[in-house]
Amino acid sequence: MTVSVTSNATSAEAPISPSAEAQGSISAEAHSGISANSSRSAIRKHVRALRRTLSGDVQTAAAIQAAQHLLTELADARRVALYLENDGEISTRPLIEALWQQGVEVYLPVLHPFAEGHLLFIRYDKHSEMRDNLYGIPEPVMACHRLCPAYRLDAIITPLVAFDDSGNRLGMGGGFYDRTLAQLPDSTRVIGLAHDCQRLPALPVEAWDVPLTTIVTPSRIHRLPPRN
Ligand SMILES: Nc1nc2c(c(=O)[nH]1)N(C=O)[C@@H](CNc1ccc(C(=O)N[C@@H](CCC(=O)O)C(=O)O)cc1)CN2
Ligand SMILES: Nc1ncnc2c1ncn2[C@@H]1O[C@H](COP(=O)(O)OP(=O)(O)OP(=O)(O)O)[C@@H](O)[C@H]1O
Repeated sequence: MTVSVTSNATSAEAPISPSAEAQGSISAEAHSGISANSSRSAIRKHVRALRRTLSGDVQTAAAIQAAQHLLTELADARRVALYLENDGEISTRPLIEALWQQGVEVYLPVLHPFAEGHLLFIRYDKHSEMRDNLYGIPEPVMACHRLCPAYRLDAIITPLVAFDDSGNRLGMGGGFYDRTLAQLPDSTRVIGLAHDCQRLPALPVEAWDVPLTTIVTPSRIHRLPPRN
């Protein structure tokens, strides 16, 4: 089956501009004042503000380009965890639609009701009842029969605030994905998803950070060697 990724906002053949702007990439000056010596909170504030400035057209093109990369990466996956965009993140909507068309099971993160700082993954389809979590992000209403333990997922696409040239990942600060990734078997592929402007040369790293070996941005797929 051939599945194409298109934009709902425009015509079926939405033009994808290869320009730097359409890729959400930016000049080096946009990150001036930020380095591996900056605090994690300063980096979060800076990159979150930057990605929120991306226009609707740039966001639409970014989501389509990222979905095209991810569909090739996820060719054999049957159960995939994604996220619903928040705070200027790349939208996963075109990817979710394409995966649904292919019959792939899509899961979304839900904040664990008792185990603070942990995530559950609940199956998401077009009939899912949704409720905002405490951060205002929509999540499927908890239902035990729709739960998938993280180790049974074929792939987890992680949101992130910033990544660096070594594959280090900085998130929103809750440690939710760090805790999830720390327990995964090798059979679960982990792929970061971000705008090009979320890439920095180097990030400050903590002992609990789990580095990524694949990060998809609209412009390309970044591959890093695994660390042992
Ligand atoms: N789209 C998306 N969904 C996701 C995540 C994510 O990064 N992106 N998460 C990834 O972990 C989890 C939610 N983690 C989050 C952690 C902090 C904030 C946040 O906005 N914090 C506020 C302060 C909130 C408060 O304490 O009241 C802030 O930093 O401004 C949002 C989500 C699960 N779902
Ligand atoms: N594997 C873990 N076990 C226990 N605590 C952890 C683990 N990973 C992270 N934490 C805790 O979570 C808190 C937030 O971590 P950090 O700032 O790295 O989150 P983040 O990577 O920005 O967020 P996220 O992983 O949700 O995207 C830290 O206080 C850290 O001690």
